[in-house]
Amino acid sequence: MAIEISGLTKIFARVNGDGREVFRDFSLTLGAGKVAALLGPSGCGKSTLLRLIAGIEKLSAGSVVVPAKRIGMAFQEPRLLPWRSVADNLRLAAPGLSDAALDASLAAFELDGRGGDFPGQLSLGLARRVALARAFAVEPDLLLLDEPFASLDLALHRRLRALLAQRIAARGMTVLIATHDLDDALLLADEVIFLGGAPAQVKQRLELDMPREQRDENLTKLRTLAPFYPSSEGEGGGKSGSS
Ligand SMILES: Nc1ncnc2c1ncn2[C@@H]1O[C@H](COP(=O)(O)OP(=O)(O)OP(=O)(O)O)[C@@H](O)[C@H]1O
Repeated sequence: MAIEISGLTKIFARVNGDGREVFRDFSLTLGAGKVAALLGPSGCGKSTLLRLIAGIEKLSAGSVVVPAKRIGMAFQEPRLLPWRSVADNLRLAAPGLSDAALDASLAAFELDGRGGDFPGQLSLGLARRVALARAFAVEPDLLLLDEPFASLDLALHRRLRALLAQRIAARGMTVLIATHDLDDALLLADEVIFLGGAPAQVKQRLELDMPREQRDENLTKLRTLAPFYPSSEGEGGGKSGSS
């Protein structure tokens, strides 16, 4: 198993003394080498779950077992160090990176020639690509992506999603992507995990066995597998739920 969560409880303390219980006795396992998408309404706990798996958020109770030696993570905001160049942002995450590997990491996300730029000089789309290149540069066994395409225009969203699909296919690793976007999940994942409720629970797990390269042309059909979850590009569009 790449991720084994059992009996997880997570409570955020509030100033007025009571707590926000995001997870209660929550369990989930994910097999090694799988690409899973975590889908659910805003505020249901997707980012919190990724942070708990990455070990940057403390559990209130239960256990999260992650055998991965190297974890790559891209946050909702690109979170680059503003006073470091693009190349140095990658080198800080992956200190052993050779110049050739650095160039290849940048090229994989169409960032050729951008190594000397500083984050302040980048558009959001470029900054997201750098954050993704950085997450891949560590050669992770486990890649955690939190809304990797949030706030991008549709054309860029699609291009970046296609780039990500290529990179995932090129490297065998376990990937967990948190998203609100059904199409991202249907195009990228081997399995879609629908979360909902408060505290959050797994509402449904949907296995996708269609080869990834055939999914674009079959997207309308794939959307029918999750009729209860509106697609952002299909009819009924937009995010579901609220926080
Ligand atoms: N550091 C924190 N302190 C207090 N409450 C928090 C903290 N982080 C998250 N929460 C709360 O936990 C709940 C889950 O938040 P989380 O960001 O995990 O949801 P999400 O599903 O990722 O939402 P979105 O899709 O909007 O990013 C929300 O009610 C949020 O307000």
